[in-house]
Amino acid sequence: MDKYVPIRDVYAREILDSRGNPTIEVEILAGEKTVGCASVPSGASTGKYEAIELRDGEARYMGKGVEHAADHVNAQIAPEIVGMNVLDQRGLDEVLKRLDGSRNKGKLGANAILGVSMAAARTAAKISERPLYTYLGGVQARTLPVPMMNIMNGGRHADNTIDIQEFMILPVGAPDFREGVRMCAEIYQSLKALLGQRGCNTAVGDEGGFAPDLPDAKEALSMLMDACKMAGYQPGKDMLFALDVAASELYDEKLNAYVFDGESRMHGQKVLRTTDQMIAYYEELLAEFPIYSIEDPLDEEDWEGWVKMTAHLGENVYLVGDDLFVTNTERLKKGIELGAANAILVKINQIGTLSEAFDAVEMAHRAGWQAIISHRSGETVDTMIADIAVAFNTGLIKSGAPCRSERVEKYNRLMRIEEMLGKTADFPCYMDTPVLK
Ligand SMILES: C=C(OP(=O)(O)O)C(=O)O
Ligand SMILES: [Mg+2]
Repeated sequence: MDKYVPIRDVYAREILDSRGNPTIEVEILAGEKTVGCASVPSGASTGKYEAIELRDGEARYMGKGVEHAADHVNAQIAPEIVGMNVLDQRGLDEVLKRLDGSRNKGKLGANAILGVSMAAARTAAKISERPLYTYLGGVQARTLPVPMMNIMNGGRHADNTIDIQEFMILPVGAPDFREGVRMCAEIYQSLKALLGQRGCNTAVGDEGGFAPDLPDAKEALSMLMDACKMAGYQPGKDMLFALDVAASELYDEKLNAYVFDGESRMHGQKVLRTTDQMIAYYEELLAEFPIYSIEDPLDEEDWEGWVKMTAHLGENVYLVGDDLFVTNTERLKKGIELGAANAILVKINQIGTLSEAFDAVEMAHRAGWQAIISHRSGETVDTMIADIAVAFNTGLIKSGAPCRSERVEKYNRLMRIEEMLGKTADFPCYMDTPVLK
């Protein structure tokens, strides 16, 4: 470390997230007068093994837990880190972990800890007079991610009949990020027109995707195919699809099966699928639609099912562990050893510090896996995940639909980064992806 710039003040306050729930924002003053500010997102379909944010359960009403998180920053974290070098991100993150001392960061709160970790990075980047993505990633930070835009919402993110949580589009045929965003936005508008023509609701879910009452996932995917074509793009060539099933939300332990409530309502009979039936169902979907990845296809406890599914389908599709791995390198290591997936979703608030999230990306890349940087369904306008995706060359980002400012801000930030990088910017080509073969 070439420079020592002491942290002089740390302050957290309560603000609102995109669902109207309280969250926290942290400001850090370092050196003479440099202030960095960051805010923390929050999930709805949270994994059982995520780091604990202080607003879960009873603490969720009226920000009670969030006030505690802010108090923890102001009363317990601030005195310990004032005087530390803001340019030593890893050292700071280590101290934050030690101060909490619990396995799941439930003592001080993962939201309190992450807010400080993020704000420190932002202050440090300003002091270094470098954009955040270069401060975090160095000179090799130059890959823009392919956006995985979630344009149809279901599950816990909407009140409609679609049981699968997310239907995403990936502009793999785009020459650069900006063009990719344009293609996705056009398809989003086409989908809206199509839904209108077919008499479906065009209200949106938490992540800005449309939330119509459709009979099942096949119907939703057919709609995406039609919307692509209507916008002038060829599914399977210009565009690929991705699903986030968020299957832990569907799994019923007593029945040892996945319950598709929406599909049951639409078809007038109870639709249940066992693990084997789920795998067979995905195989059918893969045969019919150009699907690049399936996130959380099975329950977060079903390691055996994941191993079976990866052995069976892992050559043809990325199987992404979100609730399964919760950005935790211990769980990821187990998954890599077992062969229980071939990609990880990385959400910084699932683990609580930037350093630990970076470790998860690195571990995945070393195993030859994909890592996808992701927002949460409850977001703020903070754009740090855009810089993180570039810093770690993940080549993929999930940030919702091209509508709702808290989602769009991340895409807009990436367009600005692409401009800053100029000719050195790289945009991955996934045309050789297994589903296209
Ligand atoms: C973004 C997601 O939703 P949430 O933030 O509700 O976990 C997800 O499950 O990938
Ligand atoms: Mg998910």
